[in-house]
Order: sequence, then C-alpha cells, then structure tokens
Amino acid sequence: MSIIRTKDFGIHYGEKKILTHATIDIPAGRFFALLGENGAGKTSFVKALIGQNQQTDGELKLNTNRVGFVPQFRDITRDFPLNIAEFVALNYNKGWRLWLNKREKSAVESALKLMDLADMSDKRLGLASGGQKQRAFVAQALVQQPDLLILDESTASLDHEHKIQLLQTVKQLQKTQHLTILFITHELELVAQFADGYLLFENGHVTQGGVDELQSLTMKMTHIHAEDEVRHV
Ligand SMILES: Nc1ncnc2c1ncn2[C@@H]1O[C@H](COP(=O)(O)OP(=O)(O)OP(=O)(O)O)[C@@H](O)[C@H]1O
Repeated sequence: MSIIRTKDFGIHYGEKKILTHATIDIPAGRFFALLGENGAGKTSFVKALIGQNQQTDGELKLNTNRVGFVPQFRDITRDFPLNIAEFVALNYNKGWRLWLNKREKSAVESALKLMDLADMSDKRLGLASGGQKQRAFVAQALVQQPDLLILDESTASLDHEHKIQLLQTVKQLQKTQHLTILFITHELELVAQFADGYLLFENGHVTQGGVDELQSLTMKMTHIHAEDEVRHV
C-alpha cells in the first residue's frame, strides 16, 4: 500500500516553480532519504505533506493523517525551563488543560522509552547533550503515534557516533512501530546505510529510487565528492 502518492504534482512560490511534474509512490513502512542540494525543494515538499504549503498543483495523496514532523531548527538554550518529559508532552499542552490524562501520560512514557530517554526524563532539556536533544525532538513527534515520521536533517549537528546512534534508533522505529520514515539529509553516505529508497530533488524535478539505485547513487556522489577534493588540493 502506498502512503504517499503524487501525480503531476508541482510546487511554486508565485511565479517561481520549485517542483514540476513530480510522480512519486512511496510504499508504507519504508525508510526514504530525501536528497538534493540547498534550495532544491525538499522542505517545500515536506511542508506540502504536512499541510503547511498550499501553493501546489496536481495530485498529492497522503494515506494517513497521522504525520510526525521533526523540524531542523529548535531554539533550546541552556536556560530552557522544561525537562525532557515536559517537552515531549508539549504536543498535548495546546489547550486550556494543564495536566495529561492517563492515555496521554502513557503515550509520553512509551515515546520516552522508544527513544531511550526514560532514565533521564526529568533532566532539563537545556542541559541535555546534542544527541539527547535530538532524541527528545523525535520523542515529541512520536507521542501522536504517527504512521509517517519526517525528520529534517536531524543528524546534522551531531558527532559521528551520535549520528549512527540516532539513525539506528530511527531504523528500529521503522521496523518495530511499522513507521514510514522520510529523512531529509545532506549526508548521503551515512544515511544510505539505513535507507531503503530515496527521492532526489534536482532542477525542479524529483527522481525516486529503491535500495539498489541508492547504493549506486551513493557511489557516484562519493566519487564526485572525492574528485572535487583532489581538484581543491
Ligand atoms: N515561503 C517561500 N516563499 C518563497 N520562496 C520560498 C519559500 N520557501 C522556500 N522558498 C524557496 O524555494 C526554494 C526551495 O527551498 P526549500 O527550503 O524547499 O529547499 P531545500 O531543498 O529544503 O533546501 P535546504 O537543503 O537548504 O534546506 C529555495 O529557492 C527557497 O528560497
């Protein structure tokens, strides 16, 4: 079953076309890397998926309304007042009610457990490490029990070990929670080890590929990157 399907789909900002004639078909339960240079349209596409971009044409069919989104930028300074559990519960605290009901509490607890944060749920988020913060951001998206989880460059600011740890955890979520993952990234070589498909945004078009094409794309890109480095010596 497809979870995302587009036909002749486009995105534009006024006269400026970002994406045209996109045909995408992502089966449920896969881990897709969203690739492309800065400004290629990855975030615009994701915003269309989460209903924050209406400047579209053509067909976009999303086979779920449970979508979790982990944005790239969060302003969490050292004096951020909430602890990890309170931050993860924030999705529930939009109304007048300041406490959580039993079902909500248990969703928060299981999100913390899934992201390996149960033992540090009372730690102040502002004092958490980069890796712990990223896990808390993902946990916050998980409390709504999404079918589709979208992460925007979640590994960008982490050291290598924590990048791998986060990707392993996300991969585990894909398997155990039957989630579809869309992972926006510029770190193709790293994410290719975990993904089973990709969307490549390039010059106003998008190309979809499976796991085999992902490996050849990675080899090609790594090769180009290595050549560039040699040229710059
Ligand atoms: N709200 C907007 N209004 C007008 N132009 C926009 C808007 N949002 C994005 N753009 C432009 O659309 C293009 C695609 O931007 P987008 O953020 O989707 O790219 P991206 O692939 O996510 O880039 P990055 O890797 O840098 O995050 C860019 O040229 C950007 O300047």
